[in-house]
Amino acid sequence: MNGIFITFEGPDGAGKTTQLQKLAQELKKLGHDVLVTREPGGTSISDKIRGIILDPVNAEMVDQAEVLLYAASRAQHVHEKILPALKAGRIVLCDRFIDASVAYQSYGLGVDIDTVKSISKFASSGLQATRTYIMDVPVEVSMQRLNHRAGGGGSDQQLDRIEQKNVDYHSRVRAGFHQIAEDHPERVRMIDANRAAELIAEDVWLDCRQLLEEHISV
Ligand SMILES: Nc1ncnc2c1ncn2[C@@H]1O[C@H](COP(=O)(O)OP(=O)(O)O)[C@@H](O)[C@H]1O
Ligand SMILES: Cc1cn([C@H]2C[C@H](O)[C@@H](COP(=O)(O)OP(=O)(O)O)O2)c(=O)[nH]c1=O
Repeated sequence: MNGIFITFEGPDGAGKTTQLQKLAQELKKLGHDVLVTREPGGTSISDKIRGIILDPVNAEMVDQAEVLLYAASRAQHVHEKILPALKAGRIVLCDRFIDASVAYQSYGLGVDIDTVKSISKFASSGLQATRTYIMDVPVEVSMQRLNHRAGGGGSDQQLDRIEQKNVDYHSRVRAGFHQIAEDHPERVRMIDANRAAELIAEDVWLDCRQLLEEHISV
C-alpha cells in the first residue's frame, strides 16, 4: 500500500472540516493526488446509512444499532473507496474514522470498548490511519461554533441527532479523544483548535510535511 491515510477527529464543531480542506489545498498545490472523504458516508450506500444514523426523527435508535450502522457505513467506504485509493498511491484525507466510534459510542454512550474496536476492525479489515489529527476544543466552544453554523451564521443547517445530545455526553466524548491520543502517541497528534484557523493549519501542515518526508524516504 503506497498511499497515506490521514484522519481528522474531534468533537462536533471543532473545526475538522475546515482544517481538512486547508490541508487538501496545500497538498494539491504541491501536486499530490488527494482524495477527500468523510464518515459516516463517502459512498452511495454509506451516505444512505449516514442519513438513517443522523436523522433526528430516529430518536429511538438503540446503541447496538448505532454501532453497527457506523460500522456498516465504514465497511463499504473502506473497501469501495479508501483501499483502492491507497493502493493507487493517493493521499486520503478522511473526516472521522474508527477513533470516532471509540470516542462517541464507547466513551460517549458507554458501549464496551473492545466490542466497538473489534466490530470496527472487522468493518475496515484492520485498516488504520497513518496519522490522525484530533482538533481539541472545550465543549462550550465547539457547541458555540455548531450553533453558529446551524443558525446564527446565516446557514439553514440544523443540528443532527448526535449534535443534539447534551453537554455531559459531549464532555465524555472529548475525554475519550484525550485518552485515544494518550494511547496512540505514534499515530495521533492532538492540536489546540481553540485558536484562529490559520494558526491551527500551520501546526497541521508542519507535522504533515514531516510525515510526507518520512513516507518518501521509506
Ligand atoms: N478556528 C476556528 N475559529 C472559529 N471558528 C471556526 C474555526 N474553525 C472552524 N470554525 C467555524 O466553526 C464551525 C464548525 O467548523 P467545521 O470545520 O464545520 O467543524 P467540524 O467539521 O469539526 O464540525 C463553522 O461555522 C466554521 O466556519
Ligand atoms: C464516524 C463516526 C461519527 N460519529 C458521529 C460524530 C458526529 O456527531 C456525527 C457526524 O459526523 P460529522 O459529519 O463529522 O459531523 P461534524 O462535522 O458536525 O463533526 O457522527 C459517531 O458517533 N461514530 C462514528 O464512528
